[in-house]
Amino acid sequence: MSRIISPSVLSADFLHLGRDTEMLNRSEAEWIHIDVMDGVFVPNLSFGFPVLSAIRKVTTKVLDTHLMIVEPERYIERFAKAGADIITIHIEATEDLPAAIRTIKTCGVKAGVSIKPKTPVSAIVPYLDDLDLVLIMSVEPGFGGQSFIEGSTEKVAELRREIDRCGSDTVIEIDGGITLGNAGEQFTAGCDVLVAGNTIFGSDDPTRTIHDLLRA
Ligand SMILES: O=C(CO)[C@@H](O)[C@H](O)COP(=O)(O)O
Ligand SMILES: [Fe+2]
Repeated sequence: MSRIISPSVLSADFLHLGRDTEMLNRSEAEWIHIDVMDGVFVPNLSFGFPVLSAIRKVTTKVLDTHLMIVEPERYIERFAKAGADIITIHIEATEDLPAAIRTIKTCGVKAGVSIKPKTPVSAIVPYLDDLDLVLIMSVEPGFGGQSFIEGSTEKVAELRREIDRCGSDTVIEIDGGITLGNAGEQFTAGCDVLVAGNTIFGSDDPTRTIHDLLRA
């Protein structure tokens, strides 16, 4: 198990994205979380390939790309070409999950699958052997700055037990409403990667907040 922080640039200052990325480059964050929304899978729009490739040009951090879009298989290759290191799609957004996972891997990118708060951990278990990462959503996807949904930590613990039982090295990531107050219990439950947007970019000292989240 590892401890990684993946700051979500959805909460960054888009007018100063270069400055915010430089701050992340100097921080202890190993990953950068890129939230892509299509206005169909979620009731919001964010950004796509141009923003991802612009960030790629100025960072060597792992670009952790979270696709909240329907029919993600249509765009996987373009996100890989734009510089994603990990592509995570939603189990609820595709009709052929095994084919989508194969497409991600064929592009030479690590494959992740996310489950929404109401989707049980059992839905993802049959695919664990093929997955580099499972992302547990701890808010309804679509917006930053929401409150953590109680019960999400138990989903992390359940997934940790399943991963240990089948001996896979799939990484567990949690996303949504992560604060300095609940970060520690995610690591204790077996989570490897914490996504945080508002907690980092809304703080007076984002670099310090990343440091503190890692040690929560
Ligand atoms: O995927 C999403 C939202 O759909 C997240 O990645 C958010 O961007 C996390 O933001 P905070 O809840 O940490 O502010
Ligand atoms: Fe996300």
